[in-house]
Amino acid sequence: MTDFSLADLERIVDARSQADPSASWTAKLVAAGQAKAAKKLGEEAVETVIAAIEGDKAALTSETADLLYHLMVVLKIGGVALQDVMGELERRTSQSGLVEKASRKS
Ligand SMILES: N=c1c2ncn([C@@H]3O[C@H](COP(=O)(O)OP(=O)(O)OP(=O)(O)O)[C@@H](O)[C@H]3O)c2ncn1[C@@H]1O[C@H](COP(=O)(O)O)[C@@H](O)[C@H]1O
Repeated sequence: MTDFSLADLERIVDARSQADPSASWTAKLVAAGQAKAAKKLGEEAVETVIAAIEGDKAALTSETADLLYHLMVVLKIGGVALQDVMGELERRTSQSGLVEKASRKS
């Protein structure tokens, strides 16, 4: 078990985004801009999908960590706070995903 949370990772990404890009992957990505960061996010998503399909639990764990880290960087560059994403997820708990999906069609 670990107490480490996405909120902790968000704070690290926020702090490291100010670092020297030669000493920080986070700062390097932020300096490169959203297009580059989002492309890395997409690559990590594909690698996660491959690990899931192959049923490789170790790879799925590792690729999901890469994916979540790069998602936090994209949120940082996009100016979206994790708190807002959690608020949206909490709002959705009031109904089932199937009910919400059906409401989109009308
Ligand atoms: N969780 C992560 C994390 N996960 C993955 N990565 C990096 O993400 C990069 C992506 O891996 P790739 O193999 O796709 O990279 P690459 O092939 O070199 O990429 P290209 O240059 O080819 O595009 C690697 O450099 C990984 O080290 C991370 N880098 C940082 N963090 C967290 O951010 C903190 C601060 O890191 P720095 O910003 O580097 O100080 C770290 O202590 C961690 O807590």
